[in-house]
Amino acid sequence: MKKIVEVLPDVEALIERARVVTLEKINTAIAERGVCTIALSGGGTPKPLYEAIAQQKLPWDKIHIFWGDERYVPADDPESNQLMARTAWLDRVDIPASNIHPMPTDKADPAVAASKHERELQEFFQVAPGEFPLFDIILLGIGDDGHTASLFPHTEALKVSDRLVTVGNKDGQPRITFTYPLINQARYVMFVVAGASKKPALAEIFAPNGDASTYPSRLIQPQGELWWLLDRAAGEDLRSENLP
Ligand SMILES: O=C1O[C@H](COP(=O)(O)O)[C@@H](O)[C@H](O)[C@H]1O
Repeated sequence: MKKIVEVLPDVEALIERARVVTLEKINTAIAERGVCTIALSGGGTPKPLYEAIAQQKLPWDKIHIFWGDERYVPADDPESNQLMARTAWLDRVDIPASNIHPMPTDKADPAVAASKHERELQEFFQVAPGEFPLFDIILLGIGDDGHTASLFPHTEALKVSDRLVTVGNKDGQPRITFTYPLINQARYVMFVVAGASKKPALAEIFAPNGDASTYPSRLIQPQGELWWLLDRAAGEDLRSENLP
């Protein structure tokens, strides 16, 4: 694994750097394999990144969009990660509808939805049950509690290593989430993190030794490149001994 950590002066610089790196990785994937598979994060931090990417001229028919996690709400709910990405990015560009692969949230049982999405991934990537596909890019954020995707501290989802997609648990509410082994197969994993509220969790995530059940972002150790892009408010304490 190659790990790159950059601390940018402010949120604007963070988003600009994330835009540049994401575009570079999209273009590399398309040049090398003719297609780019990218999984998006949710929450508030990536919204300006998605708005910036929507301004680019890209071969949209060669880009396939997935999500690394989803809140278990209807697709038009303000909490939906899909809705945020559609509003900020996907509804603004000429991407074929068949290139957008949201996580289903319409089943009575979230476990059924997770299995359905897993089958969609297996069919799309042409992998057999038990095999893990390689995403080109997986974008991630972290929560103040150290979670990433919907891998929350001390939840069952952290123990799932034989599935692609599982059910997460945020304070008793179900989520759908990529498992950590699926994320770790990716060619490029990029965390984009802003704000002083993330500082305590980052200190634990970057500590040489620590507990991944308490800080699940520690589980993310991809076979490809691991990027951490941080604004100064989040990353200022990581500038010295913690950086690679
Ligand atoms: O709930 C979630 O939170 C994290 C972090 O979100 P942020 O608003 O603090 O940036 C996000 O990465 C994840 O996809 C989302 O579902």
